[in-house]
Amino acid sequence: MNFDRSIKIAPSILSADFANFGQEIQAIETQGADWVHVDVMDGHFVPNLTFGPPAVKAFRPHVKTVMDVHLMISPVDPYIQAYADAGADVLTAHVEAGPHSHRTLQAIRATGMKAGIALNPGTPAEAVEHLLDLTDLVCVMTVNPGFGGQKFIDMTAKVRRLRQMIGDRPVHIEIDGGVDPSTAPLVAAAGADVLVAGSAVFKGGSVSNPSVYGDNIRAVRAAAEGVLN
Ligand SMILES: O=C(CO)[C@@H](O)[C@H](O)COP(=O)(O)O
Ligand SMILES: [Fe+2]
Repeated sequence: MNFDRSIKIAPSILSADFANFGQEIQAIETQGADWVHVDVMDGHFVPNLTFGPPAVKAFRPHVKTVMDVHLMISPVDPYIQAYADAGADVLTAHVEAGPHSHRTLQAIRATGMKAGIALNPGTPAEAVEHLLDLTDLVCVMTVNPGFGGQKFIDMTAKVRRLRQMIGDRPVHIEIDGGVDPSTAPLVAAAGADVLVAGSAVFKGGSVSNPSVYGDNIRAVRAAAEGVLN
């Protein structure tokens, strides 16, 4: 996985058909997804429950691009090796998930995975300033985590501030929550390069009508790229 600042669309399979993940992953990748975003929720850090390591391991052979695993769990450290063994490429923990994010990022990188740090809407950019040398990706939440299909919360100023702090480090800025063709230009212009989109990609499509996923992915990508030079 080489560093690349171009716009990448990462559909969240939280909005996929839960009875059919293999085909759903294949459909979004065939239709132009750059990464596949997997939302892990524990019913404790967030008020919802989704997947654990065995499910992530089952997704692995279907993902030909990048498996981007977003952990909305606390604690994180006891589970890092399990997600490495399950085949995650990028593992992102929340800075709010515990007092030792520095140690968590070191532990993620020690497994060979890329390390991400996520910030809730109420958390300032400065919370990750001293973690940037240990981080491959900063995930700016534009909804309060826990559910797909929520309304975008404007975090544009935070994204600009982070891009400034990151400087010339090879660190992605990912946006997660409420990304669609109307909100993607705001965050792309502010310096984000990975756009997670769940409902905006899956709406109206299915594995038997996958071209809708392609149309939806192209619409988000075109809107984001439209504001870059
Ligand atoms: O992490 C989360 C929610 O907690 C996200 O990844 C959502 O799954 C994105 O869904 P949409 O807001 O795009 O529908
Ligand atoms: Fe997510």
